[in-house]
Amino acid sequence: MANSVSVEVRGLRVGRGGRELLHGIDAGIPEGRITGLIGPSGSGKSTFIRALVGVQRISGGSVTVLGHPAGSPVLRTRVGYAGQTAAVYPDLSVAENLRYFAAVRGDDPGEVARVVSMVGLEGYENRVTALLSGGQRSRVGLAAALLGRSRLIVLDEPTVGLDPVLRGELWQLFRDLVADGTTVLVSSHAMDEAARCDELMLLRAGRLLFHDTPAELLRRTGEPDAERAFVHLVAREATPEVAV
Ligand SMILES: Nc1ncnc2c1ncn2[C@@H]1O[C@H](COP(=O)(O)OP(=O)(O)OP(=O)(O)O)[C@@H](O)[C@H]1O
Repeated sequence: MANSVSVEVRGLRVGRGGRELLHGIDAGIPEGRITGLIGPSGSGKSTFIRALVGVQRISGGSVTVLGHPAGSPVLRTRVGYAGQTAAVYPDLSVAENLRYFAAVRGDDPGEVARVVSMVGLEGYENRVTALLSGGQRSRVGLAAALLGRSRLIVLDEPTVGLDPVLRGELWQLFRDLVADGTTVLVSSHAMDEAARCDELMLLRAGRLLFHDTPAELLRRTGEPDAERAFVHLVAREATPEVAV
């Protein structure tokens, strides 16, 4: 198991629209593992991820990714990112989209077939993206993030809108990536996905409530599942004198 840190976050603060959304987050995301960024809607997951991939202006602290400041040009081919809304061209086919992104990144065109197969979109290569279902479209965005075998893959709510079979296949894909040494950071508001992660970062109202393994979360709270453990931590936060 790797011990190195892939992403180092120190005192991260982000303000948007006159409000502070992240209130000073410290975290080290370990290399070669699946880290789940889990929290309710509006807790700041997307804001955190945007800061990590360098598309969010930060108001304090630092984010270092693979040894470089977040957003450094050198990271473009080392970090794969899929946001909540698939950033793909609706009027292009699946293959055209992916060939375009591969060309921009300087990847081998053979990459397209590889990533199409990884996300289970074989047979849809020539389908215009606008005519795909929402879940299929988001898998095109995921495929784009997998181009070029990035060392770090960052995915914002990739399993939303997927049926349980596809969801299971996606988590298997994350496992395969990690087995190859890739680091995966995946956000979700579904607490039942927590158990599938190697490490959990529980975010609430712009603060990190917990960062450790799923087993440690249950041990520390004495709860049987992540959902109850999360509620437990929120209640404890409200009454900080109660130790767990
Ligand atoms: N452009 C913006 N300007 C001001 N506030 C924003 C902006 N975008 C998001 N917010 C606010 O920032 C907070 C965090 O939003 P964020 O999208 O990071 O949460 P999230 O945990 O990813 O939520 P979800 O699971 O619903 O996507 C929310 O209160 C949201 O209303």
